[in-house]
Amino acid sequence: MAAVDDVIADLVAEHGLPAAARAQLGALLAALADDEHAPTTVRDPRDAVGVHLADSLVALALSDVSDARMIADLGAGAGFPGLPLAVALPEANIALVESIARKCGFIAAAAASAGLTNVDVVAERAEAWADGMGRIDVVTARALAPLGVIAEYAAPLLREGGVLVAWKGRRDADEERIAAAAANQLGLAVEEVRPVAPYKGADHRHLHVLRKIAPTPDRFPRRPGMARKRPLGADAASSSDRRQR
Ligand SMILES: C[S@@+](CC[C@H](N)C(=O)[O-])C[C@H]1O[C@@H](n2cnc3c(N)ncnc32)[C@H](O)[C@@H]1O
Repeated sequence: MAAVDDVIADLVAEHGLPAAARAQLGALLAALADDEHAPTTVRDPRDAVGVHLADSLVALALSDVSDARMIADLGAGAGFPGLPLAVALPEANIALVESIARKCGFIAAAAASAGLTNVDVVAERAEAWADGMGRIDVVTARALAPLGVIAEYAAPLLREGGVLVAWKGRRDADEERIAAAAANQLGLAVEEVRPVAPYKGADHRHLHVLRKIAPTPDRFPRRPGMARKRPLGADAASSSDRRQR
């Protein structure tokens, strides 16, 4: 598939990836295309090269990501953005944390087919992953949850100074207000919202970067499920709404 190979070659050049990356990224696309039960609706390589590979690699423009040694990709699904980042950063260790065991099976098989040896597949909920607590340089998350909920998952896992990078679409003032209030309770601060254009047709994409600037209080992580059930910051946001009315 010449066109797809050309896009992969362009990604390798654009991001200055290691020599092995071209074949490894191709192997990730093949893993998706060859498994009709792959846990994603985007399996055709002509689409997946943008939606999964280019979109994952766009975060390499952040020096926190390109310099990271320990990355945790929460809610990894079929392995994105974690697997392409593992290809790009062979010196880093990438934990892909995914609560559904069947999806973990796919991730492990895809990683093996690409010859990746710097990947750990963690079949747990992010809130329950005790081994990761306080150890992670960069937490990544795409299409996982509202930003405030992702912040709550990420904060206890990050070392101080580490960053959460969350892939999001069009900006949403309510979501961002709730996330900022949640961040405040978690020892995180919103650092940057970076517009990105990883592939043709990827409109309104943004990377949200939140840095851990203080210890996360001991009451986190809350019990699995609580972050979604009783989101932090929702009260603060609604009382600020009331004040503005
Ligand atoms: C919509 S998928 C996104 C997958 C992938 N990140 C992507 O962008 O292609 C969200 C994934 O997060 C997983 N998930 C949801 N809550 C989770 C949690 N608390 N801990 C770990 N995984 C979770 C789900 O099982 C699902 O596979």
